[in-house]
Amino acid sequence: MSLPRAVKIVEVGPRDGLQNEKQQVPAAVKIELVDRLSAAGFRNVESASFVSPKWVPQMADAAEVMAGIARRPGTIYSVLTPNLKGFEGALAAQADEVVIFGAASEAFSQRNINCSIAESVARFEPVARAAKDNGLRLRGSISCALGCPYQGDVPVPAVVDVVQRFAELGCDEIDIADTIGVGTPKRTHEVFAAVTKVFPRERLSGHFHDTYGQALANIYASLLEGIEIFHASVAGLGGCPYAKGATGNVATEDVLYLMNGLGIETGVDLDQVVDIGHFISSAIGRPNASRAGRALLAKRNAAQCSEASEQA
Ligand SMILES: CC(C)(COP(=O)([O-])OP(=O)([O-])OC[C@H]1O[C@@H](n2cnc3c(N)ncnc32)[C@H](O)[C@@H]1OP(=O)([O-])[O-])[C@@H](O)C(=O)NCCC(=O)NCCSC(=O)C[C@@](C)(O)CC(=O)[O-]
Repeated sequence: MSLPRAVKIVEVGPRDGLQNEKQQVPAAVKIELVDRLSAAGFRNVESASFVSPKWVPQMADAAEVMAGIARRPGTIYSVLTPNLKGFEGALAAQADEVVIFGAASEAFSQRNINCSIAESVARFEPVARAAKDNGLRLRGSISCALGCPYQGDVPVPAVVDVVQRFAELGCDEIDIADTIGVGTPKRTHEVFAAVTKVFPRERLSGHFHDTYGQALANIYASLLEGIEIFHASVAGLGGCPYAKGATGNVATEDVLYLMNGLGIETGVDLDQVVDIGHFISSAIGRPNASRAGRALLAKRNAAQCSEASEQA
């Protein structure tokens, strides 16, 4: 299959990237992050989670963040909603898209949302109905689609099964998530080859964490399967609270550099994203995990130094 002409990058840094930070990140920083990302051209920014603050304290200010952002027409602001209580919060906060999140692994489902896969689907049913009734987009995210921190291998049919259940709930988009970044291009190919038989490939996305350094290779393997939606986190922020040792999502800057090199349009300005990566890494006191981001910042600094020395 030939490579797509354009892809959609869903920026998940404000949610997936920050949810695991131990120190509370001020709502003002989260708001500035979301606004700078939408200004850089992202058409979809995953901005917050309406989950139990006992489970994920970092997302407790979801309503404040959603109330503070400057909405750009055409930008989809997504939030996570594990149940109807979360949905009500999302609706009040005027989210454009709600995300139900399950897993292809029973063990991870229990640790992450405290119920079995079957129970989670039953819990998502009223959320899905409410999303449709209120005209909101519905996305389904499937964790551990390429491997699980608790049970290890996750058979491909288990992923297909959850995709089918999410399709029946009416999901507009479904994310195939490599929560702990263990997947390789071979498994990525096997999973997408199977799930595209039961759900339209143009509505499937790849959500890759980069723990084992395979994320860009997995994105390339997904492109070859005709996948056109990818999730990424600016500066590679993140890690999963229920997957010890897992690193953040693939860095957005790295994905943009790859897409630019392949001549695939994203509609996003890489230079602006490099600045945003620097801003958020400095704001939370973490090293910038984007290799492209660090390289481009170093190149800029070197150019500024030589300009300054020429002027001196
Ligand atoms: C699903 C539950 C709520 C079940 O948690 P539970 O304890 O089984 O639920 P509960 O209904 O018994 O509620 C317990 C308490 O939470 C409250 N509560 C209940 N729901 C909400 C809500 N929506 N918003 C605010 N509060 C809520 C509820 O009111 C109650 O409060 P209390 O009476 O004790 O004071 C919990 O397990 C939870 O919130 N889990 C969230 C886990 C999470 O956010 N994980 C990270 C996101 S998933 C992810 O990162 C993976 C992804 C998407 O990126 C893809 C990938 O890479 O794999």
